[in-house]
Amino acid sequence: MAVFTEVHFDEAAALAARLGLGRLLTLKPISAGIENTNYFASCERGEYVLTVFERLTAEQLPFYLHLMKHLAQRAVPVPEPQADASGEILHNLAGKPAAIVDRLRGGHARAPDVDHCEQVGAMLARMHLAGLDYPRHQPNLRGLPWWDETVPLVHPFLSEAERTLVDTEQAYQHELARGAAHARLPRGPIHADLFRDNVMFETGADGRDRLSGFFDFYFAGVDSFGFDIAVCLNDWCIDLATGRLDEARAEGFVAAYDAVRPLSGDERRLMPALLRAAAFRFWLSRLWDLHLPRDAALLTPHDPRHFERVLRERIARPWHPGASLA
Ligand SMILES: Nc1ncnc2c1ncn2[C@@H]1O[C@H](COP(=O)(O)OP(=O)(O)OP(=O)(O)O)[C@@H](O)[C@H]1O
Ligand SMILES: N[C@@H](CCO)C(=O)O
Repeated sequence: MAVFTEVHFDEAAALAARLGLGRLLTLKPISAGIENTNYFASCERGEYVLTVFERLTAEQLPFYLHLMKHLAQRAVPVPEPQADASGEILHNLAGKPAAIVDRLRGGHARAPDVDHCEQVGAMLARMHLAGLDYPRHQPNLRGLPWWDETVPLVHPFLSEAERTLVDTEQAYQHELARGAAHARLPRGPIHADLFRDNVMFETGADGRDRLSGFFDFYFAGVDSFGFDIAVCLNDWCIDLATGRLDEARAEGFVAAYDAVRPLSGDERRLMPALLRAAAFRFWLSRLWDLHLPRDAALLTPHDPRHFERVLRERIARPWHPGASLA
């Protein structure tokens, strides 16, 4: 269970009251997630999620919280941060930064089909467009400079084959980042971690799942939209056992995205390299979490070998959107 910081009921109740959410009825730790401490907070006025931020600082957090507010105000379904009487949305609990946001309804699509992928693709494009006039700036903090810092930290724990792959991919990604096509990629605020467990779907009376929201924006940053698409393709549109892209889901995702925000030629051409970048990013962070863990009451790190497999797959079988339809 990822509770790094124990929050006392009375402390949470005082915050809920200050935010005008009424009496706190129940406070339940959330076991999923590996980044922050999360609780479901049931209040007289509704259902919320209380997050205590473990790594992000009070300087970094306004970017994420105001981005969520910005998107919510533009009808992108994301949890809206709750403000106190002075309009402040960043709070303090147990000496750490904290926020209370709306709880989204629904559950995760653990085995997504083409329809789920199309809905996520279309909403991702809407989110990218809605973020274009977001005035705050923060880079993707898990981008190339972070990869460069992290590679030497995980190196001692790697086998020779893993080390070779890490080094080759790091060099390849540097070369990519130096290119003119990469510099031309459309950019803006991206989610950067929009996995299956960061999207909610509600099942309607007709049995169809409808997207009810994106959440967990705490890796968001300004980066290329193509990278965000690649992160999604690598999670939503793959066979989890082998890491292989499922072309029907991947094509459905990209076509639905493209219908809302048409992809540029560079985005299409660079997609194989962006898919590699997205696989590399999560392989590295999982290696880092596994070998250099923080204290937690109980924490199950994600398996890094999954993204090593995904990366090897993307290198062996480059995929361009539209190629399988031609
Ligand atoms: N706003 C929300 N509405 C509904 N459920 C939420 C919300 N925020 C978090 N949850 C639930 O809590 C779980 C853990 O949250 P989250 O994924 O944000 O964890 P984390 O540790 O902050 O991040 P990560 O996924 O990066 O490890 C989610 O899988 C989801 O079930
Ligand atoms: N989505 C990440 C978890 C941290 O955001 C992963 O699966 O490695």
